[in-house]
Amino acid sequence: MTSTRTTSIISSTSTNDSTPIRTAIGIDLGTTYSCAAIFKNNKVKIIVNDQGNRTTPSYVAFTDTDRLVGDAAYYQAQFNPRNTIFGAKRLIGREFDDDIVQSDIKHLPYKVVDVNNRPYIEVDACGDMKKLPAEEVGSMILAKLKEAAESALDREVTDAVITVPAYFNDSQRQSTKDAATIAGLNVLRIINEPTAAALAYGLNKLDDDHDNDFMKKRPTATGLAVQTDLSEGRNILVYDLGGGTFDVSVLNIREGAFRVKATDGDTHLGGEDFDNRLMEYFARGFKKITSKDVASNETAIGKLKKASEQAKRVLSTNSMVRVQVDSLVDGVNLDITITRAEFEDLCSDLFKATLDTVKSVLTAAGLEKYAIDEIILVGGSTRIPKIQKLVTEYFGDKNLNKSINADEAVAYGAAIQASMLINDETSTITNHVSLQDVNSQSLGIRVVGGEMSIVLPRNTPLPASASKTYYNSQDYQTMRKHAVFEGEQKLVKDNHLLGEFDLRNITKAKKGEAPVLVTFSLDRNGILNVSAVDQGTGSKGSITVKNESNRLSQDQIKELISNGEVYKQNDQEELMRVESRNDLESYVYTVREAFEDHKTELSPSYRSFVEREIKSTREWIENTRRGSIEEYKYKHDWFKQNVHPIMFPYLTNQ
Ligand SMILES: Nc1ncnc2c1ncn2[C@@H]1O[C@H](COP(=O)(O)OP(=O)(O)OP(=O)(O)O)[C@@H](O)[C@H]1O
Repeated sequence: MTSTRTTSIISSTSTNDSTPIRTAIGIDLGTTYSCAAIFKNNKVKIIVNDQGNRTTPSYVAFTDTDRLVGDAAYYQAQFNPRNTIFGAKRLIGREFDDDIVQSDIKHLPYKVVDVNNRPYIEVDACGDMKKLPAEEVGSMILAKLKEAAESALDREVTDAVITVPAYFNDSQRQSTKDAATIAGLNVLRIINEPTAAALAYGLNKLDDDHDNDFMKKRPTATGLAVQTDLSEGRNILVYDLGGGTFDVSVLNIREGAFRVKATDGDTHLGGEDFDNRLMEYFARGFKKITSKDVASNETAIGKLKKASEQAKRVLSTNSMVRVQVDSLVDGVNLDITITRAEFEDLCSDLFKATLDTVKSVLTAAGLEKYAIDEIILVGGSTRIPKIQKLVTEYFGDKNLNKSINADEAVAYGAAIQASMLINDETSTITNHVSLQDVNSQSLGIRVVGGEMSIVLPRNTPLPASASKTYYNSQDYQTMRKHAVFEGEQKLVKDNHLLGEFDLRNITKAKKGEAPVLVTFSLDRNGILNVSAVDQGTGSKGSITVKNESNRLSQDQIKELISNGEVYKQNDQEELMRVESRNDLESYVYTVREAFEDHKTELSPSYRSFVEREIKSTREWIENTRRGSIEEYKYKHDWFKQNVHPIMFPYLTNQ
């Protein structure tokens, strides 16, 4: 234990730790939707998934036979609520007994269980009961985006920049990194979502100021001239309200240098909370009218969740919405109307809470609200008119910048950062851009009385290092424990423990007379090194904080990587199985078409043979729900050998 008498030195240094690598993508791993992008030739390309969509639902589902990821999982969610996982980002890096996890569990149609005080999701995976950590679910979504990028770019993609909410703590960041490792991705850097959005905004701004369509506005080399217009620097506030998290950052952009001044947020506030409020409202209304309870009925919760999200979206453009759900409970339908004003009333405390964060981030940045030149809205939930109104009014009717596509800006910025880190020669524009972020949570050690002594305050520019001198708290003690925490609370018990180490062989002296210099160094990736040196004996101790306690072990990660390989192989087999079924089906269909057109030209025996074979094969396809690749191939070959020779003259291109 150390005493609180301290002196402090804080310094920030710049490093260039990037390694040249060729292709790297940016990924916004969202609570509800995820998005991937690449920046090449000074242009951003949003990766379109296999369904042709630019964002992918962060959903994973297990059916009797398959594992589904993304759109396929999302579309079947309401019929398979127990085995459809969404919002895993809300669980990642948290402990099971975390209040937030406990309160979320009440709304989730799937089961979350306690495994060594970590929340695992229990699903029936194709007949096999499995417990999945949130990292594994995240890895499945990341692997899906990786695959989409590989098919769009026609090459293997392993390097990525992944974004996290600015207010994510160390354990949530490390767990996100683990999810990427399991997905076979090498994380070049974890960056904060609002910082990524600001990068996108800044480079977007470089192009034609008159063109307001974000996707049409590509940063160009010529656009750099406009950057010099910002030579006095502009203060930008990014208000990022997504599906599950809320972040606010204030940045200064000056001559291509992006400097984050302060950041704050809530890792548990977003669109899903508004959905939950609506769900509760509908459930109450339904119970009042029908006396039927939705609470313990997972299918009903699943249906209500989907209806609530849709209703919320409609209320962003309409003043009223009628919500109808067929057969919600015991065959009884839900039919309720809600107005925009009622919705706003249901969520007003949550909406207003976001302004408190805006105020505190401005204070931390040392800026008056009038000093903000531009307010950028990011995240799907900023489409809610009331949110826009509150923010506009707070800033004295200032216009909000909505030129950045709310759902894609974060991935866009991550792709720019990825391009910067690999020194991509095709993207000259990024050579003129630099980025300096801050640590979002204070870092310190436990001192006498269980108090937190902050060594690196939040919002310190990264990379950074800071030292403080502490003194022995007992007479003649020979060993001192150093417990490292992050968080803003006065007592360490309310903060988050990152790690501990002992310093032995310290100067034997009376209480308060043996100084020890404790140094915290934080790199751009948020990796923290803490060292302590006894000023008398020179004895040293140090740790690199990896926060192992809340993370998966290396063995668990290895096991999940090989599970991922198995899933990938199964997915490929499933694809081949579906393709072989489709091949057979379309072949039989083609033969049938030709047969219908030419059957009168066939001899009676050939006619009845071909007719019988077409009929029986079609029946077999229909009745065989899941034939094997071999079975489909066998049928195909058999048909080809026996029916094809008869039909050959009437088939074209076969
Ligand atoms: N028109 C709309 N009106 C209201 N809410 C909307 C609208 N469009 C999208 N949303 C909400 O935006 C959220 C998704 O936004 P986004 O994709 O930015 O977040 P995310 O990346 O999934 O989450 P996070 O950044 O919090 O991890 C969802 O809750 C969705 O319901």
